[in-house]
Amino acid sequence: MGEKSFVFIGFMGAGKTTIGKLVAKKLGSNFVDIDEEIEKQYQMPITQIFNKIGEKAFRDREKSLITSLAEHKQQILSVGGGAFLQDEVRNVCLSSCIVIYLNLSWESWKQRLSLLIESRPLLQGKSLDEMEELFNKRQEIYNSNHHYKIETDNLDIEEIADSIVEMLKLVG
Ligand SMILES: Nc1ncnc2c1ncn2[C@@H]1O[C@H](COP(=O)(O)OP(=O)(O)OP(=O)(O)O)[C@@H](O)[C@H]1O
Ligand SMILES: O=C(O)C1=C[C@@H](O)[C@@H](O)[C@H](O)C1
Ligand SMILES: [Mg+2]
Repeated sequence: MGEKSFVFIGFMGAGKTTIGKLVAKKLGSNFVDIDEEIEKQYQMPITQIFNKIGEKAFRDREKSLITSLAEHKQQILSVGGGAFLQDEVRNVCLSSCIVIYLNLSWESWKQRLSLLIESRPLLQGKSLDEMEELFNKRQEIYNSNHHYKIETDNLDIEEIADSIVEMLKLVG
């Protein structure tokens, strides 16, 4: 396997944290989830960070963590669903790492909503139509800024992680 780190991107709930962790375990690599790191630093869940400190502070912390970690070698990073909205984050990840986009269809994502709503502040207070609009808007960013795209519909977590590990072995 090459030296570069791998970065998982995709919409909220696509499985970046779950699959990133499992891929790291299978490869014996170090794993960092940027949302979890920020929660540890602030000692509070993301919803509370957004409410008490604000999204801007969260985004600044997200950017500085990712830009400082992206150049480290041979680790797996899962970034938050909004991280690639920031130019500097996209640029450093695309130039220093291998970026893997986890995609799922809107229909599949809707089935997962109940697992997400409580812990994702950007979904709270939105109608399903507004969520779909955000989903479609974000797809454009992920679609234009990745090295590999993985379609996850109808696959379980083990199947997705195994296919990624196989792919990474092939591409080095
Ligand atoms: N392929 C899958 N099949 C079924 N459930 C899944 C799959 N992938 C993830 N999940 C479930 O969906 C939920 C969200 O997954 P996860 O937290 O990994 O998403 P995420 O991409 O990290 O989201 P966020 O951007 O908000 O951090 C979890 O409960 C996880 O178990
Ligand atoms: O898509 C987003 O903007 C977000 C996704 C989550 O991973 C968290 O980073 C936070 O809830 C914001
Ligand atoms: Mg996550």
